[in-house]
Amino acid sequence: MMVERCTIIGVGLIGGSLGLALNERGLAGHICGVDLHRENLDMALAAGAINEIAELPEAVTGADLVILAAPVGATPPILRQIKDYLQPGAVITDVGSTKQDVVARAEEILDSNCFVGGHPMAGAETAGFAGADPYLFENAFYLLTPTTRTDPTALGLVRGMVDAIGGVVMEMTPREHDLMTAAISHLPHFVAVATVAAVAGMPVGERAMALAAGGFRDTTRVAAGSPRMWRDIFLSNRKQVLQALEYFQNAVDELKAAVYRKDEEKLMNILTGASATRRKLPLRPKGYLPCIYEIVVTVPDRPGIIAMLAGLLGEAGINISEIEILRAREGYGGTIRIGFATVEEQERALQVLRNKDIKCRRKG
Ligand SMILES: NC(=O)C1=CN([C@@H]2O[C@H](COP(=O)(O)OP(=O)(O)OC[C@H]3O[C@@H](n4cnc5c(N)ncnc54)[C@H](O)[C@@H]3O)[C@@H](O)[C@H]2O)C=CC1
Ligand SMILES: O=C(O)C(=O)Cc1ccc(O)cc1
Repeated sequence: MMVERCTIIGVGLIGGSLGLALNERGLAGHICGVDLHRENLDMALAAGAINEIAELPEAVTGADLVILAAPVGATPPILRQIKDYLQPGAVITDVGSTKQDVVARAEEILDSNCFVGGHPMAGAETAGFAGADPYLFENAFYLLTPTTRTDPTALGLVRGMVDAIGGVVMEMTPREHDLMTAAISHLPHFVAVATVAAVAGMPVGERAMALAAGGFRDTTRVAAGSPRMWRDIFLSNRKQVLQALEYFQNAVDELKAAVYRKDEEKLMNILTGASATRRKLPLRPKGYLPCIYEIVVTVPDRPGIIAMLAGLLGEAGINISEIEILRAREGYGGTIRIGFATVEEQERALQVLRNKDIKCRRKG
């Protein structure tokens, strides 16, 4: 057991998943859950993510570990509420998507070195406990943002927790964190929301969206996320988001000018550059897997093809880490990407499939 008593404040998607992950592995003796929504608490208790429903501030009394998993804007008021009820030595961590503002406010409010900023790079656009998953953090990066003030013992406890639930710890400063997440998470969310709003505002918007299959769906998936959570993220990381938008604006202007001027060469340059960069992204379905070795398999469109592939690899003792169907159109066959944890498995998979005359190649 890692801690005797743990309190999770906000048992939605992330808090609920952490509760499940900790309890399933017997890492906490007792988990208290706090939330504003009774429904989330009832579900979390029934699913075993928490052992008791409690209220602030008493819920943190006697806790060795307190996990803040409410939207980032709620974190400072919660910290003020619990501050005087924490036992000496208690470690406080959060899962918020922004870090500079959160960590600075936490250190100031708690006036101690027991706060460890955290951010699991895994999640979904489904809010609430209903989408909670004990395996959400497995193989996903889990960013920790200690400062010069952070107590090494507190950091060690949180690192241990991440490790135990299958996450991959990466440490960085709160500033680095916010610059990077502004680029790869907050800007894409902003663009997804703006794209949906723009299309919805077009005269043909509603009818066109009814047809949306590939592009619109892929580029706007995250826009379905929790409005409250994203409002808080944009405001908390406002400076970095605005800075990322400057870069975006420049990219839009350049692309727009090339279209306007019918500049074929410029268009090809921009599109080729983006295509190459995008194709270099490894397959990362739920979180951000640190390393994966992929192959791409082209198969005819027939029932049972995936079962057949899985069967061949399974019989050869090769473990599939990830699988993604890239294209599957009726009658045209499809392309499937399969990810493995090691180069050896990748190589053996290619051999096994080629022996059966299945078209496949190494990716990357
Ligand atoms: N959704 C995602 O994919 C990810 C979210 N995060 C961060 O994790 C945190 C939680 O997000 P989710 O679990 O996705 O949201 P969620 O909406 O599923 O859960 C948040 C929970 O906090 C509760 N809550 C709100 N204010 C509260 C308060 N004052 N006291 C107690 N409970 C309160 C809500 O009722 C809700 O159940 C956010 O800070 C978000 O930025 C981090 C990584 C991924
Ligand atoms: O839905 C997805 O693909 C996500 O990327 C979810 C997500 C949302 C917020 C975060 O801070 C981290 C991950």
